[in-house]
Amino acid sequence: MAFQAGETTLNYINGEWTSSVTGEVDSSINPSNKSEVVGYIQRSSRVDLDHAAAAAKQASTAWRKLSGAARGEYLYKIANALEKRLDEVAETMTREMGKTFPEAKGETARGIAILRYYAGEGMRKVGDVIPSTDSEALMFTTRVPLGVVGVITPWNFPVAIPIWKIAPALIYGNTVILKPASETAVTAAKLMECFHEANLPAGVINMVVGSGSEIGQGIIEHKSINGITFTGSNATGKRIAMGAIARGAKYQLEMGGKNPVIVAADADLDLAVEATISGGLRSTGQKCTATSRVIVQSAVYETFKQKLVERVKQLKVGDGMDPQTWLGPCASESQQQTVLSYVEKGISEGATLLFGGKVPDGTGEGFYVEPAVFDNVKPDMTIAKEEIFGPVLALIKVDTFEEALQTANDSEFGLSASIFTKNIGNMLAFVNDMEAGLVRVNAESAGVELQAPFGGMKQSSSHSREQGQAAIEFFTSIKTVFVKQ
Ligand SMILES: NC(=O)C1=CN([C@@H]2O[C@H](COP(=O)(O)OP(=O)(O)OC[C@H]3O[C@@H](n4cnc5c(N)ncnc54)[C@H](OP(=O)(O)O)[C@@H]3O)[C@@H](O)[C@H]2O)C=CC1
Ligand SMILES: O=C(O)CCC(=O)C(=O)O
Repeated sequence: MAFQAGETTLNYINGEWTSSVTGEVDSSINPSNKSEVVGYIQRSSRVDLDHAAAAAKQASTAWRKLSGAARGEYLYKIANALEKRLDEVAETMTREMGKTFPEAKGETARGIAILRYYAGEGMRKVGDVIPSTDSEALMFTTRVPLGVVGVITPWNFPVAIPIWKIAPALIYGNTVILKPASETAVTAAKLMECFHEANLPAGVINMVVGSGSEIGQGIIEHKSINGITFTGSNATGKRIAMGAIARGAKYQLEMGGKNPVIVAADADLDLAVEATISGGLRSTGQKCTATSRVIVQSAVYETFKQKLVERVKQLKVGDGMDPQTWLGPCASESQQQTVLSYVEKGISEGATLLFGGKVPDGTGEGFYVEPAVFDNVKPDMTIAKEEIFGPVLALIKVDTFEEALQTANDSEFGLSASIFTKNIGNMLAFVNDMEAGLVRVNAESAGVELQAPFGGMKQSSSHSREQGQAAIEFFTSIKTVFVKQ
């Protein structure tokens, strides 16, 4: 089926496509061309959420009693359904949030791989036998699902992030209510169609579309929802943590980053330039793992800077569906305005704008910003401290490797970090001392592998990890069993 502009998408509750009880819809627009309505989305209320929560709770008993292998079979079916619709889902994503079509296809393929990975997880061990001090007893651990899990997701990875939360939630026996970002709710509906095609038992997966303050907040407060997993801003993450603690629900948060790349004096500069561009500017810088602080040793600073700016000047900004485009628009007008205001702030605090940072000429209908490179950035400037979530690179000059590492760690965030060096001592010091959940040597800061744990230190996460086998820690509770005849 091809992408169709302007269709109305519905909630998915108890195995059925359902209009909100409010009877109201919002439009979701194309950030490359704001006059194109990608689709109409439900403006749901707490009553819709109550229906979804009741369905998820009702479905939970039978779902948890299925074998892991049987639950895995459903995940394989969802993966196959998504594979059949890969182009349609990816095109919807590009039109709805702006990332280029090849990136959207890559993300959708990643979603399929995640589903298949977790399908296999249904056959793997969930516990350990632990020797009891009583020689006649058997003591072991097993794991039980949380029950109903609320999944609150952002717009920057509208397929991969919902899947990397929903797939482990389901395989470990939970039922799910997804509240997707409003910005990308049409793409989420396309994803839900694949779940529907896989014929999951009614109520196992539900989607309620609506605002963060109504449906998101409703999930935080809902007594039937036992766990909440979230990716998004720090402000919303903290609100979720406080709400969940208040009613004893389990929560998991993946939030912002201010990710550094260190370019050491002995780095392969061409490699470092390409990785800085890819890590910092792909998806228009809208990744929590995006490179935003570029910390360069003075010995190679001028050469690196020149090479970087030359390459950034070549990047073509445009509609993500145009094969010539390297960099799509910001996902929304408010993201575009945020990026422009950070550029202004950088200039007013004394950094030098070497290139970009403006709305390109002739792009009035889209939320475009030229990729920006700042020189003379000091670590205490706002553009070196706050997450911008846009195509802005801040160059910071340091003399020594030790100063580079200290500067890299001078952040309230600690999600990902990368280094370019050939010196094994520098590599090991970086691996040991860098305060980040993901450290990458001679590779860009973005690019998470689905089979490995992912999460941040400091204010970047709730100190938990998602993806890979680490996901079991959030989506289950350990039960210690002692058996004696
Ligand atoms: N770590 C990451 O990957 C991401 C980080 N961000 C950061 O956050 C900034 C702002 O982006 P924004 O989209 O506003 O991020 P939000 O944190 O507001 O949105 C993320 C999700 O939370 C929902 N939400 C919003 N308010 C509440 C609430 N009160 N209770 C529960 N859920 C809520 C949103 O719903 P709705 O869409 O309906 O508002 C969305 O589904 C970005 O500029 C970026 O810095 C943003 C996205 C991803
Ligand atoms: O770098 C990646 O692949 C993942 C990024 C991510 O998790 C995010 O932006 O939310």
